[in-house]
Amino acid sequence: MRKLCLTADWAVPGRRHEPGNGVIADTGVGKSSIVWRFVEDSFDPNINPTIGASFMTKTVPHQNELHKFLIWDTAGQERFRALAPMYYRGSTAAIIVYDITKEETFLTLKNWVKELRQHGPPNIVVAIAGNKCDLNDVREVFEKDAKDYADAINAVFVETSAKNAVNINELFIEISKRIPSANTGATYGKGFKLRRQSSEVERRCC
Ligand SMILES: Nc1nc2c(ncn2[C@@H]2O[C@H](COP(=O)(O)OP(=O)(O)OP(=O)(O)O)[C@@H](O)[C@H]2O)c(=O)[nH]1
Repeated sequence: MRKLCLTADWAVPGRRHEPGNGVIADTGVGKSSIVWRFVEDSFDPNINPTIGASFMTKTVPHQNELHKFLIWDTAGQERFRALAPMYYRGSTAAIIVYDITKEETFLTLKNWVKELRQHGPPNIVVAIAGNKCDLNDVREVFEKDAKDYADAINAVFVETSAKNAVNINELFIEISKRIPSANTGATYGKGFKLRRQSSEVERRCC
């Protein structure tokens, strides 16, 4: 199995997760909610902000294979920003999450892509998730713009809703399909292995 690192945009100072603010409201892009939806199939509208990072696993049976995902969910608060490399450096894939209702989260996502390209593992699979697509009425990022950007950098792209369970499983399946078959079953990093997904998935749009 392979280790999958989940990360997302960092805070815009003075707007959300401001260092020293202490209390963080519902302003995150939804990284933890995506992981919870995937691992536990649940959604908590009052979920607490992540402190440092949290780790979760999920094994998904598919056809004759078992796919085990090992997921680091990193904190989006600026004060934890420096920790992110610890998690993405040993990872096979990174999911970068933005909030479709906040354009600044899509802009800072591009900084994460740049950082991953510069400091991440050379063949890291990059996935972009435009979360909260249930809030289409207050959308600030067009799906086409995000898709074009993802295509340009050869990244997986889906719009998700952790709240309504839209495209969450599909996101992880698409990632596992991108893992090179040459590495299928091989040990990686700290000894994790992943058997590659091979099926087609149906994507729902928001
Ligand atoms: N409407 C809607 N709200 C969501 C969705 N996903 C998450 N939220 C809400 O957004 C807020 C932040 O969610 P989190 O999952 O904590 O975000 P995060 O990116 O992990 O935040 P940090 O842990 O601080 O980095 C919470 O109030 C969630 O309930 C979604 O798909 N739709």
